[in-house]
Amino acid sequence: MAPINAFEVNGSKDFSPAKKTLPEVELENGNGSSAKRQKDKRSPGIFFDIFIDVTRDRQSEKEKEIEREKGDSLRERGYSYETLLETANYLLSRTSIRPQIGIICGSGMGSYWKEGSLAENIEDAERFPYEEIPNFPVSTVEGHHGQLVFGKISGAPVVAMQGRFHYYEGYPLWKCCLPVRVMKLLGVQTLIATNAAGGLNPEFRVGDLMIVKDHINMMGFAGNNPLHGPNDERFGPRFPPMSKAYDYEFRNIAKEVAKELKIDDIVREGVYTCLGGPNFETVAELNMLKLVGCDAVGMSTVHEVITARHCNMKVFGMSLITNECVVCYNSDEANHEEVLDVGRMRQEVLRKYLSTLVKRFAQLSSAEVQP
Ligand SMILES: O=P(O)(O)O[C@H]1O[C@H](CO)[C@@H](O)[C@H]1O
Ligand SMILES: Nc1nc2[nH]cnc2c(=O)[nH]1
Repeated sequence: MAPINAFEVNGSKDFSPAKKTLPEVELENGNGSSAKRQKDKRSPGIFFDIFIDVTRDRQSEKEKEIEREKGDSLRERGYSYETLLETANYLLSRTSIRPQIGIICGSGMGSYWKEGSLAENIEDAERFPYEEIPNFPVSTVEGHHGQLVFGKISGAPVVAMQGRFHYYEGYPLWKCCLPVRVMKLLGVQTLIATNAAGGLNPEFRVGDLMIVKDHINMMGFAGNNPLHGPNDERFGPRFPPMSKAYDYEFRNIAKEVAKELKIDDIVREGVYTCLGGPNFETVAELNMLKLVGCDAVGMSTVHEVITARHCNMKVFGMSLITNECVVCYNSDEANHEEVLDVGRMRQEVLRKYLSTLVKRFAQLSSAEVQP
């Protein structure tokens, strides 16, 4: 019996492997159109063609992947300088105010309560709801107004955020801080970031005001940082220092003004920390925060301050202690209503205090630019 040749098919010898009839297959070509090919064509280049088609398929998959990654990176890493410039120019073309100081109104400091709050007492106010501002996120926390207010406080041109963005709302940190970069592009040199916070320091009482001396970036320990991702030098350096985050001179002025207004018995100074929220802390967590040196805990501010310092803004931070973080299991639980109530009760004091601070900070800045 003759030896069977490796290429013998159906009894006939043929050294062309293309002899065997294969079922029709449909291939996507590089442009996405469909091309039917018969595999029994005797073209010696058929495998090469298939190879080219498969390579093209892979290339187009790769291109799609690159496009997808570009989209993801925009979502994850933030808007470009040019995009935020567009937002700033939109606002500048609709208001004649050129703000020098930016204010973020924390819970109970203009975010929730209409009459009497700082943001509701801005002179010559021009209001821009977040929904109308290009590229701006929208406030989702119940009670937040969600608008930018341009105007004057004690004669100084300001822009105030009446409602901020929190990580627990589902926004990445860079998006929570997007308004800070927009403020910078509007010409703002000083940021006043206020918040409602739970008091960890046993000497603090509900209703006290805490000048923020420093912060502990708890979320940053896990790598979550508003500056994560590619760095645009037009905003600031890749590795910004944070050891002088809260301006020393501003803090001293705040202590002086507290004395002048005779509220120094309720004005404290301390270290703030931000957790992701939205739940309030467990007793064990609060004990740990106390142990590492935190005086007050909230769910905001830290990432805003990091963003502001990155683009060389001077920062003043203020916490309203809205609840006592009692570190035992049989005490009352923290709740948002209590936070709002204390904000409402303190709004008059806050308005007076912050208005005076705006005036003094603005005077200091003008003195600094004098030759
Ligand atoms: O930090 P602000 O926005 O002032 O508010 C604080 O109070 C709310 C909880 O009651 C949280 O949003 C927390 O961050
Ligand atoms: N995380 C946190 N945020 C707050 N905001 C107001 N009070 C508190 C608090 O006790 N904990």
